Amino acid sequence: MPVPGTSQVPASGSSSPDAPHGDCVLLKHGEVYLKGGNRHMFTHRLLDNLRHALDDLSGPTWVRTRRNVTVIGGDVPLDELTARARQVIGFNAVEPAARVPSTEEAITAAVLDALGTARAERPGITFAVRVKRRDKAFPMTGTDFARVLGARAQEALDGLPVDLSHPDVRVSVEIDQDVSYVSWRRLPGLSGLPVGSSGRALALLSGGFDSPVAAHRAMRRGLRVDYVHFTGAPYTNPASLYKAYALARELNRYQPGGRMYVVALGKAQKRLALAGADRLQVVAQRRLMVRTASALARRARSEALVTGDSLGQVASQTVANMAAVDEAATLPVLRPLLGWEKQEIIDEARSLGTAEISVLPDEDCCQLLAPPRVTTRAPMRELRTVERRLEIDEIVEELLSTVQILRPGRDATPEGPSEGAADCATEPTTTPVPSA
Ligand SMILES: Nc1ncnc2c1ncn2[C@@H]1O[C@H](COP(=O)(O)OP(=O)(O)OP(=O)(O)O)[C@@H](O)[C@H]1O
Repeated sequence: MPVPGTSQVPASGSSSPDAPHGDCVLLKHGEVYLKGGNRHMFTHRLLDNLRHALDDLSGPTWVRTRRNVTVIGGDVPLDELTARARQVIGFNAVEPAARVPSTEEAITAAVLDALGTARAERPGITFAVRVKRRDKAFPMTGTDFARVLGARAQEALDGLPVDLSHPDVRVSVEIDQDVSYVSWRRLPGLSGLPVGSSGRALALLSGGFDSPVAAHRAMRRGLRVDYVHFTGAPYTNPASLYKAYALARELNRYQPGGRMYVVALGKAQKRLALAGADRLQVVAQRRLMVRTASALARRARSEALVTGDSLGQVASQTVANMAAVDEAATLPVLRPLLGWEKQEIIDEARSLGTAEISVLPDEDCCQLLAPPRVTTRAPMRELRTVERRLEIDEIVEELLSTVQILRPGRDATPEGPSEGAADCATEPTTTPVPSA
């Protein structure tokens, strides 16, 4: 019998959910299961996202759900199936498992097989067996059967030591009517709410560490995220755009493909500087960004903006400056990282796979024309005066008329940023921005 989690070959006999045995992956529903009367809506969204995530794997797959557990399988290597399921937001745990008939003999054989493999991988392990009996017709209680299985494993595996409190390996047996599941590896899933269950948002995506993490956190609270990136074009090179594109592509591994809007802000930045923005330049630019982003978001039926601000991280991220930025937005500005420390953000960026991209050098538009000292308390009256001099609404209209839309694809395997950059340089799928 193939061993869960170690197979590099297609899962044998698992091409149908009705086959009596084979490999599969158990997905434990997270927060969705705590929902009340509208739980079915969340579950529906979760399963839709799961199917979308599985649809470009190398072979056919199947999905079956019972209560708070979804089981997936197919003619796909188990590792591939497991890795893909772990990118779907909304499952607490992901467990590669062996699917066997619900008989004492078949379950015992699977447990011995699992423990044999675990011991071969890590000699000297302790173990425990936990049995959940969903089919009450099974002739033993869960506790009794766990004892029997433990004793048989000790007998067959030279007295392998049991540790019920802190075992190195916990074999989990779930007994259903016809089929039972035996697993011994419980991998953390991306808990949270299914993408799309909270609506849509537009994330302001720079090439830095923070905004990709913020966008991902927004996804984990159920928002489906599109992205907008502002470049300093025509005064900066396209490095920041390449990075933002590669970041968006990485982030789209966690949701059905979000679009990326690209806005060339350079000329408008220069006009702000010429209008005397001076120490207000950075906040004035940020206000222009959220004005433009709000208009774009409304056209795309998004209900909020998302930024990577963290309180006090830099001068432009004080409460006063955030308030000045919010005043220019016509949609709520969500800041999922407000209370995060930089190191926490970087650690999360590493685990998401965005850190290697963010660390690359670029010419971010915010550095263009940045004054030597940025005010920590931009006065609203002065900001408004500068904006009036410029007819700011006309500038927003001009920016909107030149927006490009890119569609960063979801990839089965993460690719390096340079490949993202190469793709972006020849990106053929630009579309005119939809009108209001
Ligand atoms: N060029 C840009 N395009 C889109 N959004 C941007 C851009 N520059 C900044 N932002 C938005 O403003 C937020 C604050 O940017 P700022 O440069 O002050 O901070 P940061 O700590 O460098 O953020 P990040 O690491 O996300 O670049 C970013 O997290 C992002 O949401």
